[in-house]
Amino acid sequence: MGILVAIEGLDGAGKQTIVGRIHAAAQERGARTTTFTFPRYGESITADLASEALHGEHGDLRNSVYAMALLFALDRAAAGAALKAACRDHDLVICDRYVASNAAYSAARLGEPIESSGVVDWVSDLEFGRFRLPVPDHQLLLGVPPEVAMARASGRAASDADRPVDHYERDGDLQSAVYAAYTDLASANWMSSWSHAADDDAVAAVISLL
Ligand SMILES: Nc1ncnc2c1ncn2[C@@H]1O[C@H](COP(=O)(O)OP(=O)(O)OP(=O)(O)O)[C@@H](O)[C@H]1O
Ligand SMILES: Cc1cn([C@H]2C[C@H](O)[C@@H](COP(=O)(O)O)O2)c(=O)[nH]c1=O
Repeated sequence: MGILVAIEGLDGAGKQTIVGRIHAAAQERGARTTTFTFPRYGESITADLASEALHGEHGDLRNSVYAMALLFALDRAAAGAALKAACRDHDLVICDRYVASNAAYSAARLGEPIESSGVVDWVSDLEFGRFRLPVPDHQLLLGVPPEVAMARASGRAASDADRPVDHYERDGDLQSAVYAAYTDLASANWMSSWSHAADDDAVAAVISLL
């Protein structure tokens, strides 16, 4: 059974970039490695609905923290069998966002402290309990603060017309609250062990698990 690692962090932090580097470094060491990216845009109707809501469609859907979290959770639930099969067939499975994204963004949106958050418990009961998604062996918080991540997201939007900033990405207060929520999840080693690192240290932290 391979190791399941979730890479977490803010919008624009560089998760996709670091996942690519970890994937390449693991393959270089001969590890059978694969990646999943959540939300699964273009593959999952619930993921697409969530994205459309974050870009202004579907009325007041995005105002509901629980409705948005449910869409993201249903997307992951539909990928559960593939995820479990990937863990059986590989040494390392890397997820670009996973269940902790739902915990961090939902708690931040509701202003709930992580240690007493009802929505964080609801997310873990729903996704790990009811949907039986595998608990990651390790979770990495990409240590890129809100002002840097927001600048990267804006830069990407300026150069890529297909990636305009969404409702969450343009909200600086939300990004700060999400980063604080992630930091608390990592400090508490929520659901499994966490590391909090950036750049080469983030790559090394995951590769050291092999
Ligand atoms: N270490 C870095 N230094 C500077 N720019 C970076 C770095 N890593 C990524 N970027 C740039 O920042 C932007 C966002 O990176 P990336 O798409 O990897 O982030 P992400 O966390 O996956 O974003 P999202 O969650 O919004 O999909 C891209 O334009 C990317 O080229
Ligand atoms: C998977 C997932 C995502 N979110 C949030 C995080 C982002 O702001 C948006 C879209 O994700 P992307 O990586 O920028 O494409 O949705 C969330 O709240 N819960 C989740 O499970």
